[in-house]
Amino acid sequence: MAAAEREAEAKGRECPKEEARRRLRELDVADKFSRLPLPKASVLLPLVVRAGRLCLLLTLRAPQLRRSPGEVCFPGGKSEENDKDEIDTALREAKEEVGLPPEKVEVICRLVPGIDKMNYLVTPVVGFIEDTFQATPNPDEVSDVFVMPLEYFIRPLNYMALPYKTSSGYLTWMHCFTYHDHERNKSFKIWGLTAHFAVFLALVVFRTKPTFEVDYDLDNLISSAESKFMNLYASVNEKKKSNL
Ligand SMILES: CCCC(=O)SCCNC(=O)CCNC(=O)[C@H](O)C(C)(C)COP(=O)(O)OP(=O)(O)OC[C@H]1O[C@@H](n2cnc3c(N)ncnc32)[C@H](O)[C@@H]1OP(=O)(O)O
Ligand SMILES: [Mg+2]
Repeated sequence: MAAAEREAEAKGRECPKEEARRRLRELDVADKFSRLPLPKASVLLPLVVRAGRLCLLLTLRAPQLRRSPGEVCFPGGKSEENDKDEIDTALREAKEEVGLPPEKVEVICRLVPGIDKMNYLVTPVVGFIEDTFQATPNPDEVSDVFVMPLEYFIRPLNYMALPYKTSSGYLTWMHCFTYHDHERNKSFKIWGLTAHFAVFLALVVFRTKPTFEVDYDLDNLISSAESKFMNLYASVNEKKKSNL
């Protein structure tokens, strides 16, 4: 048992990992959106406890990739024929991209999906990984791997909201965070779909109002996230119909 867990237990309260696990399971959407007729992708949101704090592992995409080169994203990718479900896709991709063995991931839940700029239905799968995990980035797809506190996605030091029009013409705001990793003296820009998933995860885990505006009802997180997603999905379908 880690020091933070022992301390929490001694004080008779839940440790951060246990509390996060419980809150995340309450918002598991399981396969609720799996049958929507869109091409599929999954990402793994890998949570790790470092010095008693919940942190997220993220990747920097290789510069030669056709899609989103040089952008920060979670390990993940498109669904393949042999993948059983979204969890399988996320675990297979995480193994291929950062060398994370699937058996070293404690999968907790699937959260409300998003839709990317190519109209893929992207499912975030949340899992705990061990602090001892050493990433081995696959240079064909990943140029860097970094870990940052999950709390940054509700209390950032450097944040901007950018207006954004989706490919289906749906108007929204996009979160944009700049995180400086002092140990490595490197800065990372986390925005778009990746930031959207990270913010939602932080809201679920901390149940705290962020220092910036979000368009969720924090007292009804799941229903507001689902209706936001269904509006986006409807706009994608409208656009498809108008293109026929
Ligand atoms: C609606 C808002 C839009 C935005 O948010 S843009 C702003 C910020 N960016 C983001 O948030 C990133 C969001 N995107 C993503 O997370 C991912 O693109 C998404 C949707 C999960 C899809 O995953 P990908 O990583 O693009 O897909 P993937 O992993 O299956 O494949 C990536 C490309 O790599 C290629 N690949 C796979 N294995 C390889 C290998 N062994 N050697 C060489 N190349 C390889 C694979 O063919 C693919 O290339 P391509 O994209 O098909 O050209
Ligand atoms: Mg990928």
